[in-house]
Amino acid sequence: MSWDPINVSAEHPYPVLVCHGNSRLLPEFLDGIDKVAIIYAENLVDQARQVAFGLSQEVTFIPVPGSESAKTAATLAQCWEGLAEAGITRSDAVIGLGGGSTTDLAGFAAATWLRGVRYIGMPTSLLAMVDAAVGGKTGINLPAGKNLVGNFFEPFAVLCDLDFLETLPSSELRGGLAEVLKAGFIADPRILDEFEADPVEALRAGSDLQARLVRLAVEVKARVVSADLRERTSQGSDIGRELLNYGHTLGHAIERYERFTWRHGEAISVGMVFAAELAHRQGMIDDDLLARHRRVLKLAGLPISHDGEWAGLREAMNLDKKTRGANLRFILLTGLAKARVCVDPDEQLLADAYAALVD
Ligand SMILES: NC(=O)c1ccc[n+]([C@@H]2O[C@H](COP(=O)([O-])OP(=O)(O)OC[C@H]3O[C@@H](n4cnc5c(N)ncnc54)[C@H](O)[C@@H]3O)[C@@H](O)[C@H]2O)c1
Ligand SMILES: O=C(O)C(=O)C[C@@H](O)[C@H](O)[C@H](O)COP(=O)(O)O
Ligand SMILES: [Zn+2]
Repeated sequence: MSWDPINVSAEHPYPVLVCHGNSRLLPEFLDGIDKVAIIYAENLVDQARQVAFGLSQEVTFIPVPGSESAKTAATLAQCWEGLAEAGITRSDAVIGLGGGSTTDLAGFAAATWLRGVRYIGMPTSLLAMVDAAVGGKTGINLPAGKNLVGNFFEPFAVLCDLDFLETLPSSELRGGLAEVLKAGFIADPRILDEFEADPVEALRAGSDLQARLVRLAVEVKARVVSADLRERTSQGSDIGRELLNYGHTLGHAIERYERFTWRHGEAISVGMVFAAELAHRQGMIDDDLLARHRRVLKLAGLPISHDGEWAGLREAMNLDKKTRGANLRFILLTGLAKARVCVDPDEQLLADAYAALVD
């Protein structure tokens, strides 16, 4: 296990620490800070107390619902009220402690409070460690769609304490694996090889293999966002941060279609199979890579099919953030760890690719 930080070198460079027990290092990132507000998932009260223990600063706890339902304007307003009551000023800090829903919300609260105060991400789910808490995308949902309101706001530091994963339910761990495996398909095939070699060990909390996969996935995310923090519009195979959106065009539409009752990772799993179908049908990837998507995601216990009303899903995709005007954009593979942007694919191709997902 390595204590070496993974550095994100975007506008304001910051370290991401990935190892067991690093939440104990929190005081090092609070030098010169007077007060701390911990916005935490309400089911993680023990973890919030543990994090606050030993801090020399005055601490205010702000509990929020511990799931996707927290990513609303109403909960964001409650966070602002909490920060006001605590008297958080520009010499203070906000900590986001929880899964990706909590870190997305807490990061946005920190970004908008006084136009931005120091923010430290303390992800507790696999998904938040490998993806949500790294890279500075923050935000909330609207009934109209996922993450429609938000901004890019870089944390001061991210502490991925692998000890937190010990209490994470296995269903949530599987959701996080979807983003880990995404990193394997788009950038680092070692992730897929090592996962396939021992999926049981990869799912076992505390295993060395799990720690290694987290590290490899964070390295992918850090590399991509360091090169393109603000998600420029990619062209062809010249791809920036949009690469990380692999599987998300349909994935986000499924989340909205299912009224946010599906885990993010589950929806992205289906979205990646859809993207692989789209690529395969255009001759961009071979049979093996298409089959590998289904095999690997199934091994992780993730869904690979969806049976919805196509017109509704198609409509939901229009509000994807990659859309430009009426042009839908998909990140598609042209091989393992090779991708390009596909703009406005044929409508029949889209419908056929979706039909291939129905069991
Ligand atoms: N900002 C980004 O770049 C980015 C990237 C990927 C995903 N996301 C967002 O992340 C969210 C999904 O995150 P998630 O999968 O972590 O779900 P989540 O935050 O909804 O958490 C799922 C459940 O696990 C619980 N939990 C978290 N850590 C735990 C622990 N250590 N022990 C016990 N329970 C724990 C949570 O309280 C919650 O009940 C989505 O909203 C997605 O859009 C954002
Ligand atoms: O960090 C990114 O960029 C990503 O696209 C990572 C995704 O896994 C993540 O779900 C992100 O929140 C999606 O961003 P959005 O801009 O499509 O809402
Ligand atoms: Zn995602």
